[in-house]
Amino acid sequence: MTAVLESRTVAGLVDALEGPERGILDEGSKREIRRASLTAVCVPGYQVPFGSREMPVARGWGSGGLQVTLGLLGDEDVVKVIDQGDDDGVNATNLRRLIVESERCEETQDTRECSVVQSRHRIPEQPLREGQTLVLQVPVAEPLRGVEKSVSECARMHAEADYSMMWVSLYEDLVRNGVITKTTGYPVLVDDRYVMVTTPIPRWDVPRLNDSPHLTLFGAGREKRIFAVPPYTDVEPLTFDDVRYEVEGSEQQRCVRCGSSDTFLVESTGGEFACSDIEWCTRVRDEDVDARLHTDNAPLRFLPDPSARVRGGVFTGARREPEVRPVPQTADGWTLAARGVGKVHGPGGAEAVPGTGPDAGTAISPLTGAVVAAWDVDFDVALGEALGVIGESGSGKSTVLRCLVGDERATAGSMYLAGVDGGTRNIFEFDDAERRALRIDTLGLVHQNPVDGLTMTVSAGGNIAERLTAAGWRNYHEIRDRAAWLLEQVEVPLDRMDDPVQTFSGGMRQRVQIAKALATDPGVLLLDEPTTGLDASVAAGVLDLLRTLLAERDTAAVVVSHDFSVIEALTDRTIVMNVGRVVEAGLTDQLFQDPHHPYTQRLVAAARR
Ligand SMILES: Nc1ncnc2c1ncn2[C@@H]1O[C@H](COP(=O)(O)OP(=O)(O)OP(=O)(O)O)[C@@H](O)[C@H]1O
Repeated sequence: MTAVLESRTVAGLVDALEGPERGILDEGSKREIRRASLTAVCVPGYQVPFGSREMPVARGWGSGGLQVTLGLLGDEDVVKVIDQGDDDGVNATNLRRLIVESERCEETQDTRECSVVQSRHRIPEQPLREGQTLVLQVPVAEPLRGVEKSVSECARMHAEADYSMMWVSLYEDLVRNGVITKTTGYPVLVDDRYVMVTTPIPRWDVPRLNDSPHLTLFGAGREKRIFAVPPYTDVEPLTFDDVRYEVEGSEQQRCVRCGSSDTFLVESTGGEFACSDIEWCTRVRDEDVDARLHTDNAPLRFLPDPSARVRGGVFTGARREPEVRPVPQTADGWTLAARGVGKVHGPGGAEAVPGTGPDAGTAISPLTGAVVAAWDVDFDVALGEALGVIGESGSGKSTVLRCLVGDERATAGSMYLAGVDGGTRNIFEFDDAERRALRIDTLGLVHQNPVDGLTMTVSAGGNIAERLTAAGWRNYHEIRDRAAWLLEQVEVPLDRMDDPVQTFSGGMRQRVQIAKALATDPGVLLLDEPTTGLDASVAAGVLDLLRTLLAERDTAAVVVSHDFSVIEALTDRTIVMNVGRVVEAGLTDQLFQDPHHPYTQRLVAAARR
């Protein structure tokens, strides 16, 4: 940070806040851009919104980069503009003329002499130094756009550093192609915090952003975002620990014009290669370069090594059995405890409760009109125990489960997990981010409908990878080995491991969902109608599987179902819910043999039919 504050460029930005008015951007807009740029410098990689202006340039000319450059330039600045590595192309010439005429600043084509470089496709081959600023024009600023369409969900993912879907897209790419095929806009992790996109620069240039002495500012005109890599900041291309980052090129290629083998080369129509940076190429021929400095900065150690690549195709590796984590339990003998859980939909909260419940025969409050979906629900579940929650449709059982999972905020009551601060903290008081973290590490959830628990366009292995990468796994082969082991456990053939789950049958999808829920070996498993909607024979198979898995583990499980045969097959104890209340509780086999409450008797009779 000290280096950032000492950088002349950043100091220049601060001074420029007070600069005189001139040019095609009004002073208000310039101030806006300078403020956004300074914020971006303070939070590396974070996309700072700014009030973008219409620019007198055609679409695709990079109005975002242009605005940043115009907002940045002061009296002393010397600007260089490159497009496709060329200072003399039509775009570069016109943009430079626009900038110079607007800001009345000096221009140059020599990277060594400029203070600001505006560029679109390249970082100059001439290593940039302290005090220089590189402005990159950005077509699409949001790195998560390819994996998540919702803008608010992207914002949440950045806020919580939840980049598992990005990792899944890299995983799927490797499975399909054996390499990460992303060429331009490669995602990087900035300052160990935000994932950022790197604009249309080639992968060759990405390592140049890491720990660089210059400031890089990225301007996205359409999305109205500015983000920054301040001097001496860590910029790490995303890749798995056991998968090398690769740049384009090969050790054999040389520039046909200047002979360089340590520059980014593009292929000409004749099949020959030439430097894409015309300035550098010309200076090499004129012997006007510091060749040693350039070679030291060139990303040669990232050149492809086919022998070090991962293997694509059908899985042939090992099955990685998880290290079984002991399931925590309190001295009172529970792993999960729910105390007085209540949920009221509508006005009144607890005041809506009188006049509702089984005796009143309604969940609708006569006082406020609210729906009392569940009230005063109490239970605990021990290590290795499975608790059943049974009731007809509308009895409130799913509501209780949704409150435990965090999909709904409970109106009343509390929830405790032995594995979280020894069971002393009320989980209902956790914020959304903390609750989501629990769902990765501590709670495994199986929805009635696999569509709710799986990403249907992603492979079976990729769905498991999503949970594992969310839990911090970063080794491609370990993820694959673990996914293979889990899929074998749930009897999904490994030759289907890399197929999208949308091509699977209902029973297979449910098995993948179970494997995904078990991926991080959670201490608590929550199952919501796990066999409803499946054909009888398929449901029997899934039930058998769940029975075996629960018997093998110390997991504490809650199984919600309207079907006594499911509850009987899977659980040790059961609570019976009717109109939002628990009407009976006991050992499952005793309840089944000798139900006391008339409502339970009806449920048992239905199961025996
Ligand atoms: N968002 C909501 N707004 C109003 N009422 C709701 C809402 N969600 C659930 N309810 C009501 O709460 C009661 C309990 O619903 P819940 O889904 O928990 O029942 P259930 O026993 O799980 O039934 P099912 O098996 O059909 O899902 C029902 O009367 C339901 O209509």
